Amino acid sequence: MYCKIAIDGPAGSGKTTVAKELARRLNIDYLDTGAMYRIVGLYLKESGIGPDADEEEIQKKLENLFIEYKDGNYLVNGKIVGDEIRTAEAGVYASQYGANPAVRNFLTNLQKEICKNRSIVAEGRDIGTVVMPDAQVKIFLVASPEVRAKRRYEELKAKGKEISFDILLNQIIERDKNDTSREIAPLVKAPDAVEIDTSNMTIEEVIEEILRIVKNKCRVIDN
Ligand SMILES: Nc1ncnc2c1ncn2[C@@H]1O[C@H](COP(=O)(O)OP(=O)(O)OP(=O)(O)O)[C@@H](O)[C@H]1O
Ligand SMILES: Nc1ccn([C@@H]2O[C@H](COP(=O)(O)O)[C@@H](O)[C@H]2O)c(=O)n1
Repeated sequence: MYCKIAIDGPAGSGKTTVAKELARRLNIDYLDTGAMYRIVGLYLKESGIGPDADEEEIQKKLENLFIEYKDGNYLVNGKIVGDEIRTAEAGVYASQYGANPAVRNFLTNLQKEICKNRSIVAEGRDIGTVVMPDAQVKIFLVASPEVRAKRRYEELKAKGKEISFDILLNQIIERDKNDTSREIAPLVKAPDAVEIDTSNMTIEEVIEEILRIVKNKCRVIDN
């Protein structure tokens, strides 16, 4: 019996940090679907195709895009991608192109394929609702926009990327609006998801809380 864990939530709520550590402790696979939307957003932007382009045009362009996940790295057409997908701009492109049905169709099919027949922690915006609706554990992480912007600010600063807090806050609010208001696969808490407000919780407290839920729902060993 596989253990499928879906972690959804807005930008900066802690999904990637928590999901990676959970996968490590439970010794199961991990999937960062945001990275895939960032890859596609950058790829289409650099191809000169806009987020509102015809689905057929986008579909045709995506036929030449091969995304793999190997040993903790994403490869695009055989080449490892690095921090270029982690910029604030890449997050904005991901959100803009992520509203296009052709992009969602392409990535959802790929994500469903990856999540099939294995225990996995997958994180994103629509894991519990679309990608893994049968997940035994569904977590919806939230935090105030200010807290999430502050976290992103500290994260980028630690990487030597100075960007104003106000710009980050506006980008987060814009992305939240985009992600929650789009017609296809919006960011929304699945009815059977557990909501955790991480605003005043440490990373360890969030992980412990989720592990308690996982142990109730899945037969897993916590390393
Ligand atoms: N509970 C927490 N307390 C303090 N800092 C946190 C907490 N959770 C995450 N962080 C920090 O906030 C930053 C963003 O976290 P993370 O990338 O996991 O968020 P996310 O939800 O995956 O964001 P995105 O959807 O944009 O990828 C990271 O630097 C992380 O270390
Ligand atoms: N399942 C998903 C995951 C992500 N997105 C879009 O990508 C943007 C970037 O995601 P991060 O987790 O890396 O911040 C995000 O804002 C979404 O617009 C998505 O639509 N579905």
